[in-house]
Amino acid sequence: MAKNLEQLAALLPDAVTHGRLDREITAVAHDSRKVVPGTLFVCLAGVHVDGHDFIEDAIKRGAVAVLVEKDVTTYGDITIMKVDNTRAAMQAVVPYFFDYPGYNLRMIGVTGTNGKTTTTYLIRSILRQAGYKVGLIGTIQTLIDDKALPVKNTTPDVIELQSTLAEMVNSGMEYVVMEVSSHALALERVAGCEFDVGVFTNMTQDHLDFHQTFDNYIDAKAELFRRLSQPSSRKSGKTAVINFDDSAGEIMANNSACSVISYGIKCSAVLTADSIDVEAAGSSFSINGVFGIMSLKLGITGMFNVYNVLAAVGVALAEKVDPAIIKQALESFISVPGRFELVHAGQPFTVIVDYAHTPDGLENVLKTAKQFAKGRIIVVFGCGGDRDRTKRPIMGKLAAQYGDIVLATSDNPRSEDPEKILADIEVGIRDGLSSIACSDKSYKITPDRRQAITQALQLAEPQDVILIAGKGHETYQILKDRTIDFDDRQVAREVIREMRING
Ligand SMILES: CC(=O)N[C@H]1[C@@H](OP(=O)(O)OP(=O)(O)OC[C@H]2O[C@@H](n3ccc(=O)[nH]c3=O)[C@H](O)[C@@H]2O)O[C@H](CO)[C@@H](O)[C@@H]1O[C@H](C)C(=O)N[C@@H](C)C(=O)N[C@H](CCC(=O)O)C(=O)O
Ligand SMILES: Nc1ncnc2c1ncn2[C@@H]1O[C@H](COP(=O)(O)OP(=O)(O)OP(=O)(O)O)[C@@H](O)[C@H]1O
Ligand SMILES: N[C@H](CCC[C@H](N)C(=O)O)C(=O)O
Ligand SMILES: [Mg+2]
Repeated sequence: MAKNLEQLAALLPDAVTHGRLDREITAVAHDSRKVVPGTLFVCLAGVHVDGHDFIEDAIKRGAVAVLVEKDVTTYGDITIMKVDNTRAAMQAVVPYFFDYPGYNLRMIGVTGTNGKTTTTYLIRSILRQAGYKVGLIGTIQTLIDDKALPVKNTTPDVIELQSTLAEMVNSGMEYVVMEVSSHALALERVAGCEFDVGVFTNMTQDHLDFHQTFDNYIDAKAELFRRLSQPSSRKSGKTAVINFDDSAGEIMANNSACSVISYGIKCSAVLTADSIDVEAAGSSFSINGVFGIMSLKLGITGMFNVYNVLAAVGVALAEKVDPAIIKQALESFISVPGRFELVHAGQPFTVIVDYAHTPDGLENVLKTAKQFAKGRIIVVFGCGGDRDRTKRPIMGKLAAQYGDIVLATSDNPRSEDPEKILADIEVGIRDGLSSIACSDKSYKITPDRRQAITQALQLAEPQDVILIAGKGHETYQILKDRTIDFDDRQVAREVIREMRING
């Protein structure tokens, strides 16, 4: 991949250039640590540091041109291009640099507070069953066919996203199914992408630290549907697949100037589900649609997964996949790592590891556990540091309302003091307990997550259900000064094993 700097400059009419434009650019980077010889280095003013402070570092590593929005000194032969807004400039330049790979793929974008990862995995499995070559981008990993690549964000920044899409095109992918986070929409990480299908799962509280208000958060998600309707569209046949049981569904539909496939359980919609039976190890239900009735017996469970399946079926119908293939794919779908994942280590009680890290996610998963639990519910959970603080007491209250024993612990405290996060959660737990008369429920605050999981396992009796929520597939714990290995599933297995050895 290479472009002449002159070609890139032509995309930036406001650029004031100092130095040569007749030079070859072989890479674009906004992180000096990723600069290789021939790079155009883009300086972004970040939340923590300012990219303009890394120009020398970038030049040492081989940058030949620098895009800035502040006045900087000159550096020998290096070309300096000054624009009003480097982030906007990067969004114009990068998709062009990679030859707009999104135009050569069918792009499915999934947005919503919860269910994005699960829904993308379901869609991927249906499209693969239909014989397509499919890439996936999201919270857990990037997949190019079966090749897995690590990720930092749910939706990568514009450089990583465009280069990944280019790799997908080069590897023969026909589809990309990707999670589109509200951060990505607000920060334009998806610049240069043209989605064929947009999916809205749901809208509940999260990320208020970033968006400030719920209305801003809704509006960020609505951007995916506005993008589907852009007049400059190079693709045709766009579809919005929208959960109409969610009150924000209407807003998404109003922003979609394309065909809409609605879905829901309570509302009247194009796709609905009934005869729902939810068990620990799976679920069964029927979907009603233009094809008639599709009866399903699935290995995934919970009412929330009925919604995720409806969303995936909506996408498959938009993409004209045969209903028989949809059914086959769904019935052979095993699970998504860390989503309602059962830990089997020979114990006489149920252990579930789940990624619920929002009030709605936690409530849904607790409701599901309660639906089939024959014993008590023991819930181990925490809330992330440097994230929406207002969700902490709400999650504490929900844990106390649905759980019999609540063990509050740490979940990626990041730069925050774990005890302070737990104090915010405890306010909600107390509130929840005081609203229940004659409660024999109890709670404990244990900052060390391994210790909290151990306590839960030691307290468990046959028939109880332990829910370890918040980290799901994560294999680490982010502390103030370091990141340590930590996997809820592995810790639970290890502790159960130790308990059996020690009698
Ligand atoms: C708030 C936010 O989105 N922050 C993103 C932002 O970081 P930042 O503004 O803090 O960047 P910074 O560290 O201050 O650095 C500023 C600039 O200096 C550069 N730099 C920095 C150091 C250096 O040595 N050299 C150098 O050039 C950086 O590359 C950057 O260009 O730019 C980074 C690079 O693109 C992102 O990785 C980072 O996401 C962080 C990791 C993050 O946690 N984001 C979360 C909140 C997020 O985006 N979450 C969503 C939603 C999750 C979900 O609900 O599913 C997601 O899509 O992941
Ligand atoms: N449709 C849904 N509605 C509500 N809760 C859900 C739904 N699907 C999954 N959940 C719950 O939310 C958790 C996260 O699910 P998933 O990873 O699919 O969501 P996500 O939107 O990708 O999350 P993230 O924003 O962190 O990427 C699950 O572990 C489950 O507890
Ligand atoms: N995508 C979410 C994931 C949260 C997962 C939880 N384990 C945490 O660290 O808060 C976020 O970055 O807010
Ligand atoms: Mg996700």
